[in-house]
Amino acid sequence: MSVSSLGYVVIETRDLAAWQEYGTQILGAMESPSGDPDVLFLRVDDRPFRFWIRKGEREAFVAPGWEFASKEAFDAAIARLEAAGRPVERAGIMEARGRKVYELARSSDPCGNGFELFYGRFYDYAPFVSPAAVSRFVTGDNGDMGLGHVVLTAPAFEETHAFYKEVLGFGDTDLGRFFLAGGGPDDAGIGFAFMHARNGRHHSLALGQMPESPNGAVHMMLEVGTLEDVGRAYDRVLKSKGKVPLSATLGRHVNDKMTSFYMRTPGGFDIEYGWNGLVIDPDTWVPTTSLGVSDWGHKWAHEKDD
Ligand SMILES: Cc1ccc(O)c(O)c1CC[C@@H]1C(=O)CC[C@]2(C)C(=O)CC[C@@H]12
Ligand SMILES: [Fe+2]
Repeated sequence: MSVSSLGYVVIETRDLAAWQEYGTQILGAMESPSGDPDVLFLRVDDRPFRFWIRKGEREAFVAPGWEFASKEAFDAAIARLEAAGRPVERAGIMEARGRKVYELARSSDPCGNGFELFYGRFYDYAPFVSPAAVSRFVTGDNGDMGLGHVVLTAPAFEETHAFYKEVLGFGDTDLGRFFLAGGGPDDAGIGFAFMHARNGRHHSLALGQMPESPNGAVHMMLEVGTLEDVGRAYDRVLKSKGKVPLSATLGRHVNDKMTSFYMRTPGGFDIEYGWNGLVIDPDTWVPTTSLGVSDWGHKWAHEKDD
C-alpha cells in the first residue's frame, strides 16, 4: 500500500515562457496543450504531463506528485497520514481532472515539504516527440519507474526519514553521510537518505539533513536513454552562455552509478540530467551506506578549486 512512483512535479513560476523555453530547448521535454493559459504541461513520455507548471507569484518547486496503484492504496495512505497527525486535504473532482487523475489529495511531511498523492493513470495518445531530439526519457515500462527523483531538505532528519518509510511506505536504498566541510575532526557530516518507491529506480526520493531550501527542493533528476543524450544536453547548457548555470560538471555517483550533470532551472532549484542509473529489486534490496558522492566528476559550482 505504498507509493508506486514519482508521478509528476508541480512547479510555480512568474514566467511561464521561461519554463517553456527551458523545458523544451534545454531539457528536450515536449509541450502539450493544458487547456489553461496559466498552466504549462511538459511531457517526457506518454503521460499527459510530468511537469505541471502554473503561473503564480514566486519561483518554486511546489510538490512532488506521488502515484498510488489503486484507490485502496490511496485511501490507506490517507488514513495513515491522518493517524500520524499530518494535515490532509482531499481535492475536488475538478482539480483532479486538472491533474488528469481519478483522485487527488495534498499533505506535507514533518518538515513542511508539501506533496500530492493520487491514483488513476491517464495516457496521452499523441506520440511523444522530443523537440531537442532526446532519444527517450527513462520512465520504465508503462512509466512504472516514474519521472525520476526529487531531493528535499529535511532539517528534522530522523523524524522525516521515519515518516516517509512508515507512513508512505518508501524503502531505504542507501543511507549516506557526506563530509562536505572537509572531513576534519569537527565535521559531523550531513545525513542523506536515498529511498525507493515500489519500482526499480534506485531512489525516487532523497532527504538531505540540510537547512530548508528557499526553492522548495534541492534538485530533481531526469534520466535519458543514452550517454549522447546527456552529452548533447550538456552542450546546450554550455551554449546558453550562463543563461542556464551549470551547478555540477559531468560525473558519476557511487551509489546509483548514474552518469549525470546538474544545472539550474528557472525555479532556482537544480535538475540532474543523467543516464544509466542502477535498477534495483525493491523487494530484496539490502540498504547500502555510501560515504562518497561521486567516483569521478561532479565538481560543484560552490566548491573551491583543489
Ligand atoms: C550523492 C548523490 C547520489 C545520487 C544522487 O542522485 C545525488 O543527487 C547525489 C547528490 C546529493 C547532494 C545534492 O543533491 C546537493 C549537493 C550535495 C549535498 C553536495 O554538495 C554533495 C552531495 C550533493
Ligand atoms: Fe540526484
